[in-house]
Amino acid sequence: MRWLQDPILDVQHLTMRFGGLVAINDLSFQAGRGDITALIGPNGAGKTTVFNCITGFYKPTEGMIALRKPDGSHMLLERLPGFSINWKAKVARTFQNIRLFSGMTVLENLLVAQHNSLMIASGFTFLGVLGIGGYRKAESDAIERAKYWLDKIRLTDRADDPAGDLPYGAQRRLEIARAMCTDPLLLCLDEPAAGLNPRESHELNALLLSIRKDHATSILLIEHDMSVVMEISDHVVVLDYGTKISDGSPSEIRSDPRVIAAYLGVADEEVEQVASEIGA
Ligand SMILES: Nc1ncnc2c1ncn2[C@@H]1O[C@H](COP(=O)(O)OP(=O)(O)OP(=O)(O)O)[C@@H](O)[C@H]1O
Repeated sequence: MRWLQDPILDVQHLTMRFGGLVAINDLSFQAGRGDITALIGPNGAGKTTVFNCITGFYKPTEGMIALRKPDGSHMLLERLPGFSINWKAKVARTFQNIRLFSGMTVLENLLVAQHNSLMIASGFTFLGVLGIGGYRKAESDAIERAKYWLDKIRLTDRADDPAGDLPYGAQRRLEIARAMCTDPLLLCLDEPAAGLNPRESHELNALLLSIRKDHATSILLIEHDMSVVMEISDHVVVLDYGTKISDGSPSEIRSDPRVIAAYLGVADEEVEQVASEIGA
């Protein structure tokens, strides 16, 4: 249970209210370093709101979100300005609806993601951009990184095509590659398998498993496709009406009567009956 022994993300007592609506209610969970952690739950359970709090789009009403770095230090994400969560805390995300720069080429999408590191290398000066200091080196590193990811998502032959011309599944992979070009410690993926056919979904699983194997990036994933969740996750956290109802390995989650009841829309008092019917 890496999520308890070495959490990269530690969410404590997170609450998010919108007026009278409690979208997340006193939620605590951990995501393990090096793990693929899935956040699941019925529609409206609060999953995207959790992502929006982690990535700085919303300031939580209450609670703490700690990102633990490999050196043991931590950053409290709820205290960071949203724009610096990506480059200071090294948290990257994708969205439910694809948000590529569709008029830019595939390669440009991967290079533009590295703009921050290039500007830091330039010292934010014109002379820096002209090539004095580390900018040239940073620029060639950025191109190498883009080439690596193009190869990894098998889009090298489409590098000069507008991203908007790619098939849907390839756009999804490009979005993940673009996020990976920022070299994140934590990659948050909002429904990456939505709209994919079975072959594309299989390719996505392979990409995520290879990120886990080859990179120091932990993955937090919102996903409705249970075949993806059960096949690649190390740990699953289940939300219902903004509250955590279960937390464990995929096999523990699969047989938890509260999870089954939430998905089937069963009332609390009928949970035991459902559990006995399915033999959980
Ligand atoms: N900006 C907002 N203002 C008001 N209510 C919001 C806002 N964002 C989310 N909500 C509400 O918070 C609740 C949780 O929504 P959220 O989008 O986080 O759920 P979800 O689990 O991601 O759902 P889905 O699986 O359908 O994407 C919903 O009732 C939603 O209407």
